[in-house]
Amino acid sequence: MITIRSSEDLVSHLNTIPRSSSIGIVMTMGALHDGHGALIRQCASENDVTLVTMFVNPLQFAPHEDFRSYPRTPEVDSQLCREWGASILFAPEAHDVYPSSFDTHVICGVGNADRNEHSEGAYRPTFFQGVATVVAKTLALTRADRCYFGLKDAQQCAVVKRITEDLWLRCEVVLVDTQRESDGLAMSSRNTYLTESERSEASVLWKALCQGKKLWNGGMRDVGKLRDAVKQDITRHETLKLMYVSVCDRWTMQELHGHLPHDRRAVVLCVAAMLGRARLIDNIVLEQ
Ligand SMILES: Nc1ncnc2c1ncn2[C@@H]1O[C@H](COP(=O)(O)OP(=O)(O)OP(=O)(O)O)[C@@H](O)[C@H]1O
Ligand SMILES: CC(C)(CO)[C@@H](O)C(=O)[O-]
Ligand code: BAL
Repeated sequence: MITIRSSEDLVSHLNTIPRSSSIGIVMTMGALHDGHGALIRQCASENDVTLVTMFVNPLQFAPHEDFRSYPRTPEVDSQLCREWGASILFAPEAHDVYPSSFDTHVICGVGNADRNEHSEGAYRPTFFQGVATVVAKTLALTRADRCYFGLKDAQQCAVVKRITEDLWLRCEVVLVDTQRESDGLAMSSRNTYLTESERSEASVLWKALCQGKKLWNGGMRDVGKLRDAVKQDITRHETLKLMYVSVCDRWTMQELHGHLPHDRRAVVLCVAAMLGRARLIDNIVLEQ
């Protein structure tokens, strides 16, 4: 595995790779865990070259968020990337990604808070714009054939799929199942913020989502009732501060209302809550 720290060096290196080789990319913010491992391993098994990026993207953090304290473990990450089969680790500096002349932002309607008040966009005002911008410019630079994203960030997946199509980025988006701890908690770099007692409560979100799916499978199509049932399961636990429960279209992120027809497809149930210092998100697909 080669580690590259500048966009210029990355382009020079990519130019040495034969055109017939397929390039897969996994974008991360570092502090790697087995969730990232699943993406990198799958990428390595499906492509000739596996490029992992590691960059805590300032553009997607609002001023009140945890950009400064976000966990950074570069040495361990580098070792893990090697073990999981990465060929290139690209860890650029912020001034390379966003030089002082930088003046272009990608705004995707899917992530628009007006479309869904129960979404990441509504709670994290700069999040989707920051993600869309860094993903678009990274795909433009690397010209990867496939990019791998985790379904834990379901709304991010919807935005990435939309921008790759709309901007003709010519990259296949591969979505990978959420990797979980044994009690169901979705793996996340921010789980390291949890204290021991918070950690023992953290699987409540996944349990509430499973309960929601059970109701859906049992025929419940009244979205208001479904949302309320999931809300109740979470708010019974006082340590969890619920931010939203959303039942929305998987790909447009439009919030759904009323009574859904039984043949309604592409429905996802998403939740977000604070637990101590950690902002946890999770989701379950109700209908593919
Ligand atoms: N548990 C998981 N299972 C599968 N993919 C995951 C998981 N956690 C993160 N990913 C994916 O890894 C990629 C990089 O995510 P990122 O570096 O933000 O990690 P993270 O654990 O989601 O961090 P955090 O949630 O604390 O921001 C994204 O595509 C994300 O969806
Ligand atoms: C896709 C991403 C690497 C963009 O900064 C980030 O949002 C993440 O880690 O999911
Ligand atoms: N996992 C998505 C990146 C973020 O929370 O900023």
